[in-house]
Amino acid sequence: MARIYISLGSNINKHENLSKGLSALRYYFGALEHSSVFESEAVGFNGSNFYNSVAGVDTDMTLHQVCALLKQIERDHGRTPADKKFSPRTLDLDLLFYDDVICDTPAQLPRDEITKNAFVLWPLFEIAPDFYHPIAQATIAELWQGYDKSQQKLWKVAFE
Ligand SMILES: Nc1ncnc2c1ncn2[C@@H]1O[C@H](COP(=O)(O)OP(=O)(O)OP(=O)(O)O)[C@@H](O)[C@H]1O
Ligand SMILES: Nc1nc2c(c(=O)[nH]1)N=C(CO)CN2
Repeated sequence: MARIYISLGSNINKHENLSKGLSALRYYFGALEHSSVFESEAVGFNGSNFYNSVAGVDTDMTLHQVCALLKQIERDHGRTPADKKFSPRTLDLDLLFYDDVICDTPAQLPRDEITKNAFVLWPLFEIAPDFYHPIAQATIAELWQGYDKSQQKLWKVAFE
């Protein structure tokens, strides 16, 4: 059994797509924990605001299976391989951690966005404050405490 954390993001029909993304994760992985939903401005490009959340679950799937499944769910929700990195997106699912695995393929783990983006770190902190980041060698609570919160503005939204 591996503990995994997945970040969800959407800035096209963001309420509907984030909700459908959480439902799809529940369908494939079973009951999961998830953070509040946060809204923030698009980081890195000019575009509509995003909704972001982080989900955590225990799974028997291998790392390859999880990566393939996340891509399939993205495709099921209108993502196309041609979407550029900094562009609007219906649903983005990124694996943040697969236990304490450190690797570059099939996914970069732990994902480096964890320590860079408040829209990942704050929701992760909500559900996994004691999870240990094997590269930063600190817990998520320690990373969030040390994060410069003036960098990005985000706020919780009423959801469900
Ligand atoms: N931790 C990860 N989670 C998901 N995909 C990853 C990860 N690490 C590498 N990838 C790979 O990188 C490819 C590009 O993904 P990446 O997530 O960097 O770009 P993107 O989906 O366009 O933008 P975003 O940064 O919003 O996810 C993915 O298709 C996947 O194969
Ligand atoms: N606020 C916010 N900005 C972004 C996001 C995101 O999920 N939230 N994802 C991006 C592409 O990975 C680029 N910019």
